Amino acid sequence: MPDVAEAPLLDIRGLTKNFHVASAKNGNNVLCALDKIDLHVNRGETLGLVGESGCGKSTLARTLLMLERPDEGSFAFDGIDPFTLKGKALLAWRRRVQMVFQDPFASLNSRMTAGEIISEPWLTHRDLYPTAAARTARVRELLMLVGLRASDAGKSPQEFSGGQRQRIGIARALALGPDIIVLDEPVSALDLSVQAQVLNLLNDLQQRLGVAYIFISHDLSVVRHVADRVAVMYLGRIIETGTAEQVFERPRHPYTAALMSASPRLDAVEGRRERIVLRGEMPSPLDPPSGCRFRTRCWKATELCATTAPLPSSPAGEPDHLAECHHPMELGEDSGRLARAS
Ligand SMILES: Nc1ncnc2c1ncn2[C@@H]1O[C@H](COP(=O)(O)OP(=O)(O)OP(=O)(O)O)[C@@H](O)[C@H]1O
Repeated sequence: MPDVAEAPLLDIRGLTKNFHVASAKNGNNVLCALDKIDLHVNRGETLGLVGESGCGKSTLARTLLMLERPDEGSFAFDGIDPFTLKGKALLAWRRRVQMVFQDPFASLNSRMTAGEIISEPWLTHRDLYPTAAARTARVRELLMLVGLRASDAGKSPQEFSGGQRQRIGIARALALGPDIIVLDEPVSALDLSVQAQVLNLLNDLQQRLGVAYIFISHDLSVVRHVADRVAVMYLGRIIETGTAEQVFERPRHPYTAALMSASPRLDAVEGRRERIVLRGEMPSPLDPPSGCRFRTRCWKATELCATTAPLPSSPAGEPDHLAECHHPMELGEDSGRLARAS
């Protein structure tokens, strides 16, 4: 387990990303995809990032990879804001953050061999493995590290199964020796049995290499299996964070409680959570509700929730278990005793 006393590897402060869109809602054409996000990732840990489609998970990932420029706020990686870097320092920084995409069929170039795919990042970072012999040797090592054969280097992606392709994607992400990998739904395109193998591989690589992961997934049972800490996102905001145990066992935000209750595999294990059915869809980020963003779907909402945005707060004894809610779930509070939201 990482030493939580040391400074975080990634420290996100007030990160905001707006998109200007053609279609206006209520006269507004500024879509706030990330709204003052505060979040951190420790060295060597897995942060699970969960939330409904459209809540801003991919925008956060893209911003961390510097594919989007934030409008406000910043993030520091080992104390350095990468947007202040230029030239060689920026190139060196780019090695440290890598990404694995959801679809191993679409994300690998079918005209390249596995070896070419894995070694492609070295075309930009030439100093890492300057000779052809060094590159060939490292490709073979990386293939074996992800559980493939060294001789697979000459094969094209079509010759591999989905799980094997995702292993190639992981090897490519490891090629530059990153400190953190953003995994965007890395197993959701795979069969269940293959999912388990890839998750075990990721876990094994983390133990061996000390790499941190941001693991984006809508599948809570998968997140529970892999995450040390969890961040729950709703309409551009992180509404709850804590250790996986805190967030899964003692969710404080009603939205988190609803998400957890809707996870059938968790219900099967625990056999007691009543499903909370949320009313309606997530509102448009072009026209977010006043006050608490979740209030239009929340069965606990009061007038206060409509007028005042809640600040993060934590329960006694759990200072790092933060939730933005005026009326957080109490310990032992059971959705069965609550007014149903549907
Ligand atoms: N380039 C863009 N231009 C305009 N709007 C965008 C752009 N990218 C994302 N959005 C909007 O920002 C919001 C957040 O999108 P994002 O893709 O980050 O969500 P997500 O949680 O990753 O969803 P999914 O799980 O479906 O990928 C959505 O309302 C989306 O329509």
